[in-house]
Amino acid sequence: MQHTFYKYQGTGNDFIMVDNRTDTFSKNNTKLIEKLCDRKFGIGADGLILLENDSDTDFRMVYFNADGNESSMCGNGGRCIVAFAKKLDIIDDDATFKAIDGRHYATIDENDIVSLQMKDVNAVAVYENYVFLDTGSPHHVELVDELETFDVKTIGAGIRYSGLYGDKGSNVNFVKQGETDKFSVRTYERGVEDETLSCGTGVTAVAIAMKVLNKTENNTVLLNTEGGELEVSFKQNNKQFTEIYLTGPATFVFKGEMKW
Ligand SMILES: N[C@@H](CCC[C@H](N)C(=O)O)C(=O)O
Repeated sequence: MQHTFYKYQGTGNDFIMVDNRTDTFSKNNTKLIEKLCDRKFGIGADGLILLENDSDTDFRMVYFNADGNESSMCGNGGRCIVAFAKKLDIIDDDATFKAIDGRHYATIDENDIVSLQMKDVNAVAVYENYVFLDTGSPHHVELVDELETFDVKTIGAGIRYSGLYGDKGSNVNFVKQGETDKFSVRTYERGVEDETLSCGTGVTAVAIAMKVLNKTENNTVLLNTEGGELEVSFKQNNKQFTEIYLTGPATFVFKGEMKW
């Protein structure tokens, strides 16, 4: 079998994108997807995303983590699939699409800056040392003092597998405040089982958590990741967050043919 693929990255969170409107990609083949995402034996990526037909939106997004398993929402992947849909001439400067967590709306400008509406957040659990919330994917958020030298992989894996989050696990974000409305974030991603350069649902969770913790008064927050800067804006009514937008660049890297 053979299929064309496109490689995209959103602030360093990288994805193999496949136009599967023909329904010809072997999406139940976990081993194949894991191998395609492998950085030594495959193309290399944090995840693989299928663009499929949908009856009442522009397209459907199906997201797989680098371990080959279908997972919950990917914010950076959601931004990249909008740029991909534009490249394929499916959309012009805005889109509606379905993902595993529901319907999304997005806009894209002439510089491929994508603003993606994320699902509403109605529950934020605040504990003594951390916050937990679901922004389409589950996220543990913890403030740390020394973010630059922090062992994200070891400590992130420890929290992910600690039993706090059961078999499902969680993504784990470590945060340090810079200026008032600016935070640096490093994320351990479930399903990649490593630190990634950026996580879209992760920075969305961090922005909301920092607002709930009164670390910022603003409803627009800048998030500095290892792979670049993202912006998150929202409307707030106590612990209810609506009109949440994740904004940043989505970049085409290369195109190729895969065979299996
Ligand atoms: N990189 C993503 C998050 C992808 C899903 C996550 N690994 C999970 O399984 O929960 C993002 O940009 O949001």
